[in-house]
Amino acid sequence: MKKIILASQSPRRRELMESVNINFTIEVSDIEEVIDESLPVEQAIEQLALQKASVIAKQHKQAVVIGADTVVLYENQILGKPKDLDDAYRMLSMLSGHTHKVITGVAICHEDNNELFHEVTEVTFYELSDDEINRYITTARPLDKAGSYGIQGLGKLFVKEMHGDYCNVVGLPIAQLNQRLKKYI
Ligand SMILES: Cc1cn([C@H]2C[C@H](O)[C@@H](COP(=O)(O)OP(=O)(O)OP(=O)(O)O)O2)c(=O)[nH]c1=O
Repeated sequence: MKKIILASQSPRRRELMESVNINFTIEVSDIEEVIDESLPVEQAIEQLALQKASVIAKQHKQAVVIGADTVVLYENQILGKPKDLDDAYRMLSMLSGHTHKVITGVAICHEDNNELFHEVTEVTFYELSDDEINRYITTARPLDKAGSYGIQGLGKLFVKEMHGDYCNVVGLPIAQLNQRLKKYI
């Protein structure tokens, strides 16, 4: 059985992996997350996931290393984590009453092979009032989340409809990842 390393500081990714009984350890790679805007968005996100995983993979040659990156895509605008609460307000106002995509790119690095993939989930928000948005950004924790909301917390109240994998919105498409991990174990 190969050693699996999750190259992530995200508590959500850790919880998702633990919840399906994958045995793994965590090593955080502190890369600067810069999206390559010359690439199609799915590919750019996969590349970020690869950067996160490959730093750790170089230090652990035998291990299977997983990196991931999640963004929200709304009308060709890529929304990562907000800079501050004003930015969070701006993002949530933009998403209010509309449908956006949540894309998670994942990289699996093993020996000299890199497997890259992504998953897309479509989320439609109810119309949100200014009050609702303000209450959310002051009581929930929007700053460490792509698009400024967490579907696993109070952000679930915004969701009118969702198509696709819920876990992907939380930060890791765990079912697809599990399928792909089978060949390494
Ligand atoms: C949309 C959405 C995102 N998120 C989170 C998942 C990710 O942790 C975060 C997006 O930031 P990422 O840059 O993908 O990940 P991270 O910085 O938290 O962790 P690392 O780079 O070390 O792996 O947003 C939620 O928790 N719930 C949601 O509903």
